[in-house]
Amino acid sequence: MDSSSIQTTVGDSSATANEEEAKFIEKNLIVVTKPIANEELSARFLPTFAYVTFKKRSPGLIRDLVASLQENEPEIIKECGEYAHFDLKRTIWSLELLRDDIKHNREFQPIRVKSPDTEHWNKFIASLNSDSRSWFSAVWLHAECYLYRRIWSIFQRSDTLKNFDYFADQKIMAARATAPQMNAILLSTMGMERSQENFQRLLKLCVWGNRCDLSMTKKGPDMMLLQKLKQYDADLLADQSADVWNDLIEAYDPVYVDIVCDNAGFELFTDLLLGDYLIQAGLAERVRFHVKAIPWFVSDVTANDFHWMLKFFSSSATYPHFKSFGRRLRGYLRNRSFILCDTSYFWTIGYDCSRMKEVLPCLYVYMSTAALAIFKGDLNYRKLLGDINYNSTDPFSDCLRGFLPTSVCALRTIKSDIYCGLPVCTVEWLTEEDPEWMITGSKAVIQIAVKHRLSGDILA
Ligand SMILES: O=P(O)(O)OC[C@@]1(O)O[C@H](CO)[C@@H](O)[C@@H]1O
Repeated sequence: MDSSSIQTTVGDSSATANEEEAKFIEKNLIVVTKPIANEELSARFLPTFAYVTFKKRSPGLIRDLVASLQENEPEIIKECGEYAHFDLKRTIWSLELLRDDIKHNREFQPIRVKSPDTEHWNKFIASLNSDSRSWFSAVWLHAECYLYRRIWSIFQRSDTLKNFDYFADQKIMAARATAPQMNAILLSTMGMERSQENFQRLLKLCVWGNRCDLSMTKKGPDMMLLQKLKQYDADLLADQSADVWNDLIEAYDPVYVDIVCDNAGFELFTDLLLGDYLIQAGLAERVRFHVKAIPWFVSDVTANDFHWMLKFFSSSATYPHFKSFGRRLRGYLRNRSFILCDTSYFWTIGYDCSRMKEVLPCLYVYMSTAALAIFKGDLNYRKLLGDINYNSTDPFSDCLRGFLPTSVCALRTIKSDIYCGLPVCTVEWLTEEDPEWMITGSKAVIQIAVKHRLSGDILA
């Protein structure tokens, strides 16, 4: 177990606010210590990012979402039709009710709006123990996934807004704002030859691309990111990029590489750049991208975001190399060197990856046809680890608890307080320097759990 004392004074410093929080802590059985080793993270533990998330961040996210709906009503009506004016009123009212549910730590309600995953979600909610089925008692991963699914179901209820991506504006603005950085990196990586060194450079570019996510750090990527990769190595707390290379070049043809995407914008650009390199360098015959079926954690990639990105490049009037890059990527989709996988509800449900075999065996089997599955970002890392508070030195492969459809690689900037596979005392030393280091994205890991080719895999 590693000590991190995330500041949890979430309200203002007034005496009343502190009194109210003290009453909330007592009423909701909030524990003033951290979870013990191998216990799941949850907002029931006061000194955790989970507690800050539901006490402050999630109510703030809903408040900001309501404000953006009110501000952008004219544009939304233009996009979704006149009647959206009425649907927006009810949507905003429902979002306020959701915000109130969180603030009062109410029990999770079944999803009532019919969608392809409604039944799976309600089965998931019903499977939770009654003492772990509210915002401040549930496993953090379960509660946070439920939050974004509840938001989506509120929009699903209205005819005019059910196809509206309420995070799209932020994702598009962020992508456009990082065009200069993307262009600089595209120019510096053109025509890179096949080599271990270049592969590792692109893997590191990909992991640092994860620093930009709109639910957390609003900052954009470093303009000189590629030139500074060597400097950034000091912030890589685990670097198994050489092991990833060695595993990939041992793979049998046809080599497929799966990328379980995280954020749109700059991070998706780095994923596409890695995919382009894998194809160009003959390291893979096919790169398959897994994206989200619904708007997720503000900046996660949906299929619409993926297609928007390719169009953003291929239709660029500002950056000539964007055009050729975008055209090449579109060519990959046409000749199936790139596959944009059918969206699976697994990536937007509360189950962690160790349950995939049982709840969605077809996805597990599909991923097992890849030589390597790369999981991008912090949320996917939490999904791999099941939000379990492992000892920071526990081996990454042990923490997957049997999830190994193929070799699994994690490219994660650290934005939450779980870790594994780190050198002894790393977390303690970093926490001594900065108690909040783990929620800044300033450190990262590249880790791999190798699936030995000849090992069989019994789904049962
Ligand atoms: O997956 P990403 O984009 O790297 O990060 C997702 C995230 O922003 O959301 C959660 C906090 O709300 C954390 O898992 C993490 O900080």
